[in-house]
Amino acid sequence: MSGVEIAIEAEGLTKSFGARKVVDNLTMRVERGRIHGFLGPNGSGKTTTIRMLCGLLTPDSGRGSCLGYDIRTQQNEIKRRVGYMTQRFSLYADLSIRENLEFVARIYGLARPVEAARAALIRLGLEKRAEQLAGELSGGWKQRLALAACILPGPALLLLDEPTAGVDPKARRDFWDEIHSLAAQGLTVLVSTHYMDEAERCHEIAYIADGRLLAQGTIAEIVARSGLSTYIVTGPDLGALAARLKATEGVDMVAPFGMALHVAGRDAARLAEIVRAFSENAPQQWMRGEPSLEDVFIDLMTHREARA
Ligand SMILES: Nc1ncnc2c1ncn2[C@@H]1O[C@H](COP(=O)(O)OP(=O)(O)OP(=O)(O)O)[C@@H](O)[C@H]1O
Repeated sequence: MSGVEIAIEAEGLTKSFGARKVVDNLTMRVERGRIHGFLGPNGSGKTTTIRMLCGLLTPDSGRGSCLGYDIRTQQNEIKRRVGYMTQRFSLYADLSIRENLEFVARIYGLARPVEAARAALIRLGLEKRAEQLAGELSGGWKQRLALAACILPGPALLLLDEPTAGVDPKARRDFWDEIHSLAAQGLTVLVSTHYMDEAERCHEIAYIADGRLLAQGTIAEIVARSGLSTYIVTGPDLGALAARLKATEGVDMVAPFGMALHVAGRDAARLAEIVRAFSENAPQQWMRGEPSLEDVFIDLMTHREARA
């Protein structure tokens, strides 16, 4: 035994809808007990990939296994062991939290639905609100209830599709604490998100655009592999400076971050020359910096658009 258990392994997954290739030759691997983030622009194929991995959609080509089962031929085995939280809240607004969970437990055919619902209530800190109607909950509590429903049948893998979209920062943080505690108990989590702070909470991430995998690994690996040399500029007139920098060959990314501007390029020597020229007799201060994950994604996106 190598000690590493693989929860998801997929190779060359491809899926088209009509003439449009939505997932293109995607290869990925997720270890058990890991939180794997899925990032990419809207419509890049994240949901479609998640659906193929959990047996809801059959790929046109490629192969893969999820929890040791073949994603093409053993879809029922996979569905039984996966909790899938979709983008839409799909519980009953006019049932209480407790009633919703008991109902879900019965749908799954659990032997002791009332006890199972109570255990899920406790596990996600919902006991005090048990009798509250689901429709009256705030976004954060709704998501927590949806997560409780997902873990009710004891899945080995959670697929969470933008679980915190539109949820306030405190509730998002609490939700992520729950995800980490579930992962610590051995659950594998595949989660799609548009939030950079959430990406940074994942053990590994995959970035996809136009159905293609553009980057995969830990944050440190992705940042290191980007090969971006980065500077942080502060001072006056950053808007005008940004416009000039964007028009300069050798500058691959310019993005404002609060009161500063992040400027990055792949050719470190060329960028250093540009920085020298721009900083001479200029009112702004230039400092070497580390690229952030967002810098890397903005750069990946910009170059994807340039290639398209
Ligand atoms: N069943 C379907 N039939 C036709 N087109 C589809 C179907 N499902 C998804 N698509 C299209 O495939 C593309 C990828 O969609 P997908 O939902 O996988 O992207 P996504 O990365 O999850 O996007 P988002 O971040 O907006 O949720 C989109 O253009 C979408 O309109």
